[in-house]
Amino acid sequence: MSRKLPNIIITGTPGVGKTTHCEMLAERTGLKHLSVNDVVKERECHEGWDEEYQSWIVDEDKLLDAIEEEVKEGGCIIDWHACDLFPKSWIDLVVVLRADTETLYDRLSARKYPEVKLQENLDSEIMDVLIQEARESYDEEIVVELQSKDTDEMESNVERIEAWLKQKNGHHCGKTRHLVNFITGNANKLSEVKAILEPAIQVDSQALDLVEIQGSLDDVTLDKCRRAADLVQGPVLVEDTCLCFNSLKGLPGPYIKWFLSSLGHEGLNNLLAAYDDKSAQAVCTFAYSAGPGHEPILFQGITDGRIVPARGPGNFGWDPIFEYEGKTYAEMEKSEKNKISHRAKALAKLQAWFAKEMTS
Ligand SMILES: O=c1nc[nH]c2c1ncn2[C@H]1C[C@H](O)[C@@H](COP(=O)(O)OP(=O)(O)OP(=O)(O)O)O1
Ligand SMILES: [Mg+2]
Repeated sequence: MSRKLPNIIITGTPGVGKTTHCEMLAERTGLKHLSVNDVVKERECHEGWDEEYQSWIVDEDKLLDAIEEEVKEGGCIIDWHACDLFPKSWIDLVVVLRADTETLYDRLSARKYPEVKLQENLDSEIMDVLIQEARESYDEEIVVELQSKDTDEMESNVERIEAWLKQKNGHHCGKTRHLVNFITGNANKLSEVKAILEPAIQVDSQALDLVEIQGSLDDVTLDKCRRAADLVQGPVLVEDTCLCFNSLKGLPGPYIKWFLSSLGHEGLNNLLAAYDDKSAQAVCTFAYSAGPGHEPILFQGITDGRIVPARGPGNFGWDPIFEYEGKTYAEMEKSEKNKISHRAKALAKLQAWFAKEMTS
């Protein structure tokens, strides 16, 4: 491939925030924002105006001819609500933005979309049309799905795409981005790890139920990592999470999973009834091994908080009883938790280590 800079498609149902993302990204990276909407209008790549849909009927051949030269030079951020028309060889990363239907409804009605068009777009989002189109049209490892509900999420998405660009530029062409095989049986963990690492690091995953030994935090994780590497006969990433009550000298610690399933949120609170000090530490330890026989490397993150009676949605472990600066993890937006959590801090260390590995 002759282009020096990569090409990125930012796609998604109308209203998900493509243009805002593209503009922010273009401003920060110097890459060129290629709005297909504008190209279609200005270079007349259409077969006329559709009254019912209030939009141009795009002539795809004309469109591709119109942008071919620019895109082949590289460094384009293509902004369009379809992606399957662009040749695979042009594209290095496909970002599919997602938003929930309420958010989309609000944004599209503010744009005064005709009723048919509005409904069709909501349906398309619900049916995952664009993410499927992206996965069918490009190699799976270059397709990334990102949530785009509010400015915080947009901000963090742009940062993540920037991180991907940096590591892409940091080494010679052809070498792909890092890939980790995250071994976990916990879907919530996996979605947080993906949300924090992708697209700069691609996260694959296998669910293995690994026996966890008793011992110190580090020993549990090291042992889990060695056995996972032996089992899959390749590089692996594993993680173990502890919740340590300071009044109980660090217990339940690595045993939190069993304490939680036997005692529940209320029981965990009761354990601290005899103590004034309700403070606790959430500790996340990742271990990465390059394969069987390679000594694992540890990355640890700690967030200090307090154990409180449950508040907020209860879909992830002890999130409702762990309070940090006035809010429980469960009460926070995902993007908020992913900035300050024990897991985010551990992953920041892992990212720094991977980045150094890449350039050395
Ligand atoms: O951010 C978190 N917020 C709330 N709860 C959490 C969090 N992270 C882990 N947890 C829960 C899951 C499990 O009840 C225990 C850790 O046990 P832990 O062995 O690390 O997790 P797991 O067995 O579910 O998954 P894995 O297959 O990766 O070992 O704390
Ligand atoms: Mg486990």
